[in-house]
Amino acid sequence: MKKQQITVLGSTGSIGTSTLDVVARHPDRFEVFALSAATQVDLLLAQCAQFRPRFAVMASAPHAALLAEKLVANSLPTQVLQSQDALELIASHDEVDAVMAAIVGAAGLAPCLAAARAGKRLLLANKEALVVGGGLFMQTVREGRATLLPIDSEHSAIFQCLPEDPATWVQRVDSILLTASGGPFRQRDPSTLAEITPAQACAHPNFSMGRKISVDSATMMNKALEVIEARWLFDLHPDQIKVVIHPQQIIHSMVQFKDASILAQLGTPDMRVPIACGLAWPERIASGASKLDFSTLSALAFEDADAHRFPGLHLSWQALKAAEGTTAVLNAANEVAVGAFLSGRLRFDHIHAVNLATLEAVSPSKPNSLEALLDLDSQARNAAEQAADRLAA
Ligand SMILES: NC(=O)C1=CN([C@@H]2O[C@H](COP(=O)(O)OP(=O)(O)OC[C@H]3O[C@@H](n4cnc5c(N)ncnc54)[C@H](OP(=O)(O)O)[C@@H]3O)[C@@H](O)[C@H]2O)C=CC1
Ligand SMILES: CC(=O)[C@@H](O)[C@H](O)COP(=O)(O)O
Ligand SMILES: [Mn+2]
Repeated sequence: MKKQQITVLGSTGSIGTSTLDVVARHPDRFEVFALSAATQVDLLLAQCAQFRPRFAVMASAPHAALLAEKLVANSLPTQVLQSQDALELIASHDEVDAVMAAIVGAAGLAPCLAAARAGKRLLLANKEALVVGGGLFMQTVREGRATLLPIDSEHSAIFQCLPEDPATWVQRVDSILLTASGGPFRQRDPSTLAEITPAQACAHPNFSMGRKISVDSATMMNKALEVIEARWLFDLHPDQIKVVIHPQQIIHSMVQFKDASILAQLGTPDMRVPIACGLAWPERIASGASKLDFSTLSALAFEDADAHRFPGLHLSWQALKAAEGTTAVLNAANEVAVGAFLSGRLRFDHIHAVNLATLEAVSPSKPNSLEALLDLDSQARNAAEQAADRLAA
């Protein structure tokens, strides 16, 4: 069997390291072609020593210079590249078969589009890219004849439950149910949300993830982004997408069919499962995750999301029904607000206020290119920074 050449964008993050864990279990199937990171030079160096990629990309020149120096000192042959073009190069290189898109935020959009244009197997964890790019992203996948496979656990679950032929979805599928943990504050008194610290917000009940997605889970903006992600991945009307809180995260999501039958995908909460599924699809390979033990499993619970506690969740449906580009504005606002909260500049309960103020301040005008989307993203970031400054004052 020819080994698959893999590029991992964001290899030093939570998804990146889990991906390399799965890859390392299958040296007969996968080889690492390129890795990328932003700040963690020593971790990327260790990954280069273990996986011997041809290229390593760093997001900034000083980090790239430091990595290059350390690679030479360790007699490692990996070539260091730096620049936005470099990410696009390793995502679209002729020798690459599959690209794991695990950069956090809108920064991952351009390399995703490059991989899609080049017809790669695109393993999408970077949900913000789809929230920002929506229609353009899916059009590029179609035109590039790329294979887009969801890595986000809920979307991987939906993908596994749907009939294989997308042409039959319209006749068969009624709706999808995205499950949500409810995050660390599902039962916290809403009047105390102003006091929450970054460490408390990042303490997700079931998954160890990057800080940005952890805060999104705590506000349920993660689920809002996932509603938008599902709309594009599965070509659904926003009203066909429902959210149900399921604190144990054993059921990763469900598809409701026209006859009222429901298919669900279950498993222990471990991202190596959807990652292994995407890497090998349609085959199945060992992921390293533990199996579910039904003899020790406690009850599975379900509840509705409280709109007072989680006011951001409903912005997803509103943004999807508003002018094209509104989801890009929402994403940019949320990235700025979460960054401001994590740096101690903004209160937790003001994240939603920044998102609302930005949606009011910025009216998108049908962005239909990467440049137009990045321009809109930058306008929205400016408006969000101003809103955060006003609230912080
Ligand atoms: N973690 C999870 O379980 C899940 C994550 N996802 C999604 O996957 C994506 C990654 O999440 P996660 O792994 O948790 O995030 P992390 O913060 O753990 O990792 C992010 C990665 O992206 C790199 N990075 C950060 N900013 C930039 C930038 N501006 N340019 C280039 N590279 C950058 C980081 O580099 P460095 O560390 O070197 O600074 C790191 O390698 C997100 O979109 C998230 O929503 C989806 C489902 C589950
Ligand atoms: C693992 C994964 O896919 C994350 O998106 C995680 O599911 C977060 O879950 P909640 O946002 O429901 O807390
Ligand atoms: Mn998810």
